[in-house]
Amino acid sequence: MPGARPTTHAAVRTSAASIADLFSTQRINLEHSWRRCIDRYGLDPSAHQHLSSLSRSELREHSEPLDEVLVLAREELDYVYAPLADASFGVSIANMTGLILSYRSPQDEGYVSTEREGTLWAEGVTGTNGVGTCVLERRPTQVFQKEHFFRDFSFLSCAAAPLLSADAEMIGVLNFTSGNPALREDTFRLVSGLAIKTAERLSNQLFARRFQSRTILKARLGEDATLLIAVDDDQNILGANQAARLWMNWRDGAVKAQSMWSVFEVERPGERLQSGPLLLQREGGTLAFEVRVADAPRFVPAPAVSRDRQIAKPAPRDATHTPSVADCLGSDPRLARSLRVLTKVSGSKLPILLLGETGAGKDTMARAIHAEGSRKDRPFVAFNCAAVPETLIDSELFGYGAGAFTGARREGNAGRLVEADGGVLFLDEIGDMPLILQTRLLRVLESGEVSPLGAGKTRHIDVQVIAATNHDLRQRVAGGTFREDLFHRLAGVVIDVLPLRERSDMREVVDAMIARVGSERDLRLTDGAMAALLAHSWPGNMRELKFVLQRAVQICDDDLITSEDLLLHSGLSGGTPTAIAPPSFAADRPSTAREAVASAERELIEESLARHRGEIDAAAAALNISRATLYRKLRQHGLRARDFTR
Ligand SMILES: Nc1ncnc2c1ncn2[C@@H]1O[C@H](COP(=O)(O)OP(=O)(O)OP(=O)(O)O)[C@@H](O)[C@H]1O
Repeated sequence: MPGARPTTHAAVRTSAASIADLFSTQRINLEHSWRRCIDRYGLDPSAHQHLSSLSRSELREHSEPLDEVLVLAREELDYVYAPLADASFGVSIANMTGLILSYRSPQDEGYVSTEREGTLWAEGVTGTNGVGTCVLERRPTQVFQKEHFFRDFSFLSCAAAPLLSADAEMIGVLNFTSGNPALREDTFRLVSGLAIKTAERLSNQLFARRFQSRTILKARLGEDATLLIAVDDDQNILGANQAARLWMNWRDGAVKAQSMWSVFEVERPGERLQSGPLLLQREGGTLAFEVRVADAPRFVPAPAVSRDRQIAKPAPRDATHTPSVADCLGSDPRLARSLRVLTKVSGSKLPILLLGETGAGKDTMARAIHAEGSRKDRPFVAFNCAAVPETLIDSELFGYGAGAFTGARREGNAGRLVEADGGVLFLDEIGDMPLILQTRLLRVLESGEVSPLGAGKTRHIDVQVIAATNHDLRQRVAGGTFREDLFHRLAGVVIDVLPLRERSDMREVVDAMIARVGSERDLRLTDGAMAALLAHSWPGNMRELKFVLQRAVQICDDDLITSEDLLLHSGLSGGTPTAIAPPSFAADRPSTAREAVASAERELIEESLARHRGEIDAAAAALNISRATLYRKLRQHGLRARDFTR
């Protein structure tokens, strides 16, 4: 496999030349990237390429630099879901090795299965693409359909933008992806602008959080950039975001302790700063800043958070698109009993446990149960135990009081359990919940009371819990990684959401899905196509079926879907591969992904140590990880910091 060669990050550091470059939706020249793929990585554009991925637990190991971004992103992205939904885009966040750490789609139709968590998009493995190429170019990168190096990915359109730490170091990538082959280029251009602005907002929030106890000066430069500068009580500059660094002409990374008055001119230098407007001059130009002295009200607006927001996966725009519980269960006789039981318990307080493989429809079913039960006018709050970093599950789920810990939001956080009061709390991927939090959750479920950390009071809550997992929970209980008492507490009603290949009503499922994805069109399937669908093993279940049919609808002629339009991995006769293997469901090859990620990670660490001359604190800060993590990683990769001192 050509992608086994390591990716090279250190060699390409194209620093942005001007502020305008930071926000430019002007396409970068992808020819360089294609050249790298051929010359450096030895990739062959005519070859088929598969995606490799890491497991969820391996993924945790790599998420630390972006822990804070992942939490902030959930709120920030509320702003952009609506326009994204219209253009059938999903959002992913990747780290500097090109690994997708989080993927969300604003509505089900936007789901791009190639973006799922754990998928590796390093350029050295998957060729020119939004995430991997953005990591190397370190600037907004758009890759539209056939611009992808491998034709297996030419149905994708990716608009990627760098995420920067409070030290203006690139720590990851925000990527908007559409798998719609009919996407128009002008729509793509608009969405690219949105990706850049969203990444800027997230990066600026990291800055504002890091310096929340300091005085911050903020200015708008033209339509595009927001400049942020943090100063201490003696008016020495402590930090500046990337736009401010460019404006001040700081070309190297480190902030030199320097008085802001050596950079700016004002009529009365040295004056104590006060919250409010301030005109600062630099090299003949004047810029209007707004000063926020520490402890004054924040000017960084907290994103509007509605009480019943959908945390893990936002609800589809059009509620009429949500399948009913009966639609979800279909007519397989093994599920008829489940349907009867569900109609009786929905809206009650009895917990429901949904077991099923990934993509089988557990999330969809949970929403359907909520929508049809007596709690339908109350919140549906979804919480994905695997997507939220382990260190943050506690505070996100159970909440915390004002100022409970360093880095806590000033106003505290009610927590998802309290937000779901009166309604339904959907705990997705419950099998991934750490043991210590399982104990806490059990206590809450048994007592019906939550005590947010540091809030000093206990609150009674009334929620119906629907939990879901694709792990074999009983096996986890036997293996000691899942508490038996919690399992019984959650298993009020257990529904096995059958994998597609085991459903006896597959034909009906296909017909219903065609009607759903084909909207108004009068689509038909040839007998050959139906036979191919029935023979396929559907490892990605409903999600895969939906994706395959959505793609076939775009490709087929005269509203007639043939087996060729399905582009299924294996055909009917003897498993002969058809022209294009769907990349999303190619067999995962974790060892390849693991090796590529490890090699890219090693390069990033080496690069950072070299830049900071072996200084652990500086290198760890640039990588946005703790010193302890950096030491651990040095041991893992057999590196010594002292080899980088010059
Ligand atoms: N009954 C259904 N009718 C139409 N579409 C469905 C149905 N069930 C699931 N889907 C679609 O399949 C996709 C995957 O469904 P869903 O997210 O509910 O699966 P899941 O089991 O929760 O997956 P995961 O374990 O990966 O989170 C979604 O796009 C959803 O819209």
